Order: sequence, then C-alpha cells, then structure tokens
Amino acid sequence: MSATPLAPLASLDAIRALVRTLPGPDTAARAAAEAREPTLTKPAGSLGRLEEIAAWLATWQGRHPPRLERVRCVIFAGNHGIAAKGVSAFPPEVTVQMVQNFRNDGAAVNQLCKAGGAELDVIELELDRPTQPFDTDAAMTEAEVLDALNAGLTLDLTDVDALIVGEMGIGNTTAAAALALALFGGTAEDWVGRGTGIDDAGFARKRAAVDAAKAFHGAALADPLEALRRVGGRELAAMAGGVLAARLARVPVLLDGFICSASAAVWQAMTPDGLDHAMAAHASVEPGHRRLLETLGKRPLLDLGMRLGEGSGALVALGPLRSALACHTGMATFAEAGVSASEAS
Ligand SMILES: Cc1cc2ncn([C@H]3O[C@H](COP(=O)(O)O)[C@@H](O)[C@H]3O)c2cc1C
Ligand SMILES: O=C(O)c1cccnc1
Repeated sequence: MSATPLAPLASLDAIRALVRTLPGPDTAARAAAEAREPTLTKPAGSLGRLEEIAAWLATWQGRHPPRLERVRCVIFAGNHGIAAKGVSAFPPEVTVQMVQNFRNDGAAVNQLCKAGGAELDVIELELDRPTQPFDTDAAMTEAEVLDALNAGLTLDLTDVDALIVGEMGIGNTTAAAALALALFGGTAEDWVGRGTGIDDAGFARKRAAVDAAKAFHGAALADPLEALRRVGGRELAAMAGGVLAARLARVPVLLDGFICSASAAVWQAMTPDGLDHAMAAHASVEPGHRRLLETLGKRPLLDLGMRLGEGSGALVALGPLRSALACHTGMATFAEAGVSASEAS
C-alpha cells in the first residue's frame, strides 16, 4: 500500500509508469470472505450480489472483515470550452453556481451524502479558465492535464474505506462522449446522449462536435492519456486521478454515471485490470453509459433512471454496500446459531 496522500507526479510518463505496476487483488482477504459466506445462516448464494460485494470490498481493501466506516465523496468542478458551442441545455455559469449550492448544502449530492453516510468535499479546478473547445483544439496542455490529474492523485485517502468521485461541469457529457469514443472507438451516435436534456438542434450540435473532434485529433487519440488531454476536461482528469490514487491506497471505488465512468475508463484502456478495484454503482439514463459499462465488463448495481452526475448514483449505492457488509460481518454461522446446514453435499 502506498503512503497517502501521494506527492504530485511530474509528468504523464510518470503516470504511465505507475499504471504498469498497479497493486493486484488481495487474494488472502478474498479467500477469507469467500470461506465465511457459506458458513452463514442462509442458503448458499441467497444474498445474490450482496455476497459478491462483501468479497470485493475485502479483496480491494486488503482486509477481512472489510469495513465502511469512512466513505469519502469528492466532487471536482471544471468548465469546458465546448460548452460555448451550444451542447448543453444549461449555460456554463451553472457550474460555478452549483458549486455554491454544494457549499450551501443545497444540492442532491449533499442530501445523498447525509443519507448514505459519506463525507463530502468539493474541489474547484480553475473555473475561470475553461478548457479549449476540443473540436478545434486540444482541450488542455500537458501541464494543465497533469495539474488536473494531480488534483485527484494527491487526495488524502488515509483511513478511507471507499471513495466516490463525482463531477460538475456544464458540457461534460460531450467531453465524456468524445473520450469514450477515443478510448473504445465507434461513432458519435454511439456515445452522445442528451445530457441535461438538450433539444434536437443541440443534440445534433453535440454529435457534430464529437465527430469534428474525432477528425481533428485523429490518430493522436489512440493514447489514452493523450485522449484525456485532448478531449477531456479538468474534472474528468481529476476523477481519473482519484480513481488511480484509490487503487494505490487500497481503497475500493464506486463509479457514478457516464462522465465518471468515462474518466475512470482511461486506466482500463491502458491496462486490462486497471479498474478491478472499481464497481459500477448504477446505470445512468445517458445511453453511452450502458454501452461503456458493457465495454468495461461491469454490471451496474442499480438502475434507477438517474442522470444527474455529482456522484449521486454512487452515493445511493452505498445502501447495498452497507447491507452487504452488515450481513457478511453480523450474521451468525450455522454452528453458532445451531441451525442445521444443507443436506446437499
Ligand atoms: C442544475 C444542474 C445540476 C447538475 N448537477 C449535475 N449536473 C450534470 O449536468 C452536467 C452535464 O450535462 P451537460 O453535458 O448536458 O451540460 C454536469 O455538470 C453534470 O454534473 C447538473 C446539471 C445542472 C443543469
Ligand atoms: O450519467 C451521468 O453521470 C450524467 C448524465 C447526464 C447529465 N449529467 C450526468
């Protein structure tokens, strides 16, 4: 386990090197969780995916029993040059206005943190300096994307049992679509959805922006970190950084919706096991999200028709996580309870 917080990394190559040496699963902790499960007073497998969650928490915390005492939710906010091109139903100033709402305890994420038992932090990433419009330029310079990655990489995860990263950034479903296309191919139609609820004309502009980005950046998008720099955004890079920091600190991650998942997907595009410590909390209404989760091989825990971002879907999924943990750690075994075990051998 690495010391936390990490020192900022000096280059994208340093991040590439880090991704080549990611810590793997703790197989002893997983074995301990899997050994306990059939001893508990229930028919084998009867708690369904709750059993899988308990083993996953143990595996990626490197601890049995796992725990969920301290859950951290960090919202990163960034502004996007592409938002000036009419790709969102809302104006770009909503980003900073919503940050104020987070600070005033007025947003969905504030209520869901309280309901789910998570600490909330909001990190603003140069809101007065939007990224460049990525259909005609690279969104960020190398120094800018590195700074944003480091905002997540240097999160203090000491004693944190699970991490949720969320975002606020008007226009960022367009950036997420462009990033998903860069990482996994396909067409703009595959990845572009209506985000905050854009009308038909705006939806066409969104697809055109993603098509234009594909044509403008071309083969340069083949490298995942370069794709993040060219078509991503500050909050996307920071979320990716946070997900990587969590892997190094042995902290399991709950992925939120489309923007969060596309950002984290950079690591799986770089190395096949890059997101094994992350579980898909929910399936967003944004159609690109389902496609992305299928591509990543991740089955969402919940499907509640949500399409908000802010970490909201991941926070709701703390319910099933806490339920899984309560059963795994609190249930009596057949021997303890004097309940007869199954007669099937
Ligand atoms: C009031 C409000 C609160 C939000 N909270 C999250 N988002 C979500 O919507 C934005 C992405 O959608 P698009 O790409 O269509 O702009 C992001 O800020 C995302 O976090 C919000 C959007 C609005 C308007
Ligand atoms: O899936 C998401 O996270 C999402 C979808 C629409 C708008 N904002 C976020």
